[in-house]
Amino acid sequence: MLAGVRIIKQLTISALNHRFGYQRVLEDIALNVGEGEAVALVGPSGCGKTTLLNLAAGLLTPWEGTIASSFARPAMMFQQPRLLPWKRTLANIGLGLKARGVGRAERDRQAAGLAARMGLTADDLAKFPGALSGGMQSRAALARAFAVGPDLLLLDEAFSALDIGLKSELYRLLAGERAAHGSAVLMITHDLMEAVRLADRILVMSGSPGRIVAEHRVDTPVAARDEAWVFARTAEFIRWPEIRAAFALPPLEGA
Ligand SMILES: Nc1ncnc2c1ncn2[C@@H]1O[C@H](COP(=O)(O)OP(=O)(O)OP(=O)(O)O)[C@@H](O)[C@H]1O
Repeated sequence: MLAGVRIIKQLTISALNHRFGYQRVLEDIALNVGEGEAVALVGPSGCGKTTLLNLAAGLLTPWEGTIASSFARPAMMFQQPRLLPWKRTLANIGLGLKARGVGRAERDRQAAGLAARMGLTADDLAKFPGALSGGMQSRAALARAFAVGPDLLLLDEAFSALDIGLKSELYRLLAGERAAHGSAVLMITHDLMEAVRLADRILVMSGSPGRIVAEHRVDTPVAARDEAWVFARTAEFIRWPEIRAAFALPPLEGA
């Protein structure tokens, strides 16, 4: 790199088409996620959200089109915590650090510090995942994702299965860690309210094949989005014709 020149990180997907066999799953997808930005992809079940996220993560190879990323430390979080059952919670949280060659003592120290911020006790860290509640497992999964100091976090319906109290707690933890690391987020969700709460930009997908049909920028800072604001904006959003069509909702009278 030239002295004084800083590369702006971004993920850019262009002219992307994807198929499974003869099934066209994604068509003409173009999207961009900039440094520190949170982008949500919302769309109905089966429209290709997970496929698109897996392509962005490099877990699948696109049939056509390009995916370019200059993010150096991506991390992914799924709907299921996916902790390794044979490793204690502390070791699970430190997995990404281990993969990056961080020694045992240092990764245990970092993992324990992060776990404490996530509300996990020393007792929890000594347990195998199977002995933790689902909520604790989700906290551990979030800690594992943040342990590597990700510059891009890919969230695959990461909060969908959680109760509203735990969701709101994890949203708070996510916001705190994002602020600390400046992490960008690409998240997929079918929960409009979650997208309105967390994202700077919301991309609406419709299915068969999956396409991006609308984009909505949310300018209010995340910290200023209280419950009333989120409810009101989601209610507004749900009146959009593109949203109604994507989720097969009947058109509004007079619209
Ligand atoms: N590995 C695969 N092989 C064949 N078809 C697949 C594969 N993965 C996904 N599909 C198909 O691709 C389409 C899109 O699936 P995908 O899981 O990406 O949608 P989604 O929007 O994430 O759905 P949901 O919200 O229900 O998780 C579906 O018709 C699905 O059956």
